[in-house]
Amino acid sequence: MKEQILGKLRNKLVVSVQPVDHGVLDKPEIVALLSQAAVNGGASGIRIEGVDNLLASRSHLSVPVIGIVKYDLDDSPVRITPFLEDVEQLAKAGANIIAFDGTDRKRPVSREDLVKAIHSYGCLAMADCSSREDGDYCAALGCEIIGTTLSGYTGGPIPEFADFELIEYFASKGYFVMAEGRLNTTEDVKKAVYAGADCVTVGTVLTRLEVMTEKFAKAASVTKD
Ligand SMILES: CC(=O)N[C@H](C=O)[C@@H](O)[C@H](O)[C@H](O)COP(=O)(O)O
Repeated sequence: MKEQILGKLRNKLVVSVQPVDHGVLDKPEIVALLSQAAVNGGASGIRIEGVDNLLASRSHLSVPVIGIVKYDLDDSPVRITPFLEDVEQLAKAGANIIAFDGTDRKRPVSREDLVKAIHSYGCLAMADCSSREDGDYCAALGCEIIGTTLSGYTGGPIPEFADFELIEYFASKGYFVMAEGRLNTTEDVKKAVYAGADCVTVGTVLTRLEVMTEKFAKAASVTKD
């Protein structure tokens, strides 16, 4: 099962379908349609946030689905799948892979317990990492996928470019590497693959229409002199 799912993702694209929070596209039926459109365009996997979004989408998708649930907690900076209840609900809603925050930060549930729970439902565990240490730790816990998702998002200004060095490092360790985060062009995607990524996830440029439109709108209103 594990090899079958990883095989479907190897050298392929995952599209993260996470519309802007509370935007007009932030609705389960829209997430389902965007996910199908992404698959029709060649996505080999879909990353979906939220159990309702996953429930609305799953039956329309024949590709592996990565499920997450995001929170803004008062007492922890961890946002991605911090709780065991969500692991259960994501698994029951049909996620093949469950991603969680793999960083070493104050958190309600340990990384060990999350990985155990994910595996107990027969799902693959993907660790969204910010550093080499996160990846090494989560790989040792048995996570099947090590992602660069949180590099640049644990403090300080968000870098302009993706963390290709972290992709290279994870690849050098033999992990199944998901390159994710700030891969905004087809050239970025190729660079990630050349750096050793086994699979690449692209989100914002494909599925956050407001964010991308704002950039183009700004470009259009540039002054000519
Ligand atoms: C840091 C964080 O919370 N990342 C999230 C993880 O689910 C999403 O907001 C990103 O859109 C996703 O990782 C894809 O990345 P990008 O949108 O840059 O292609």
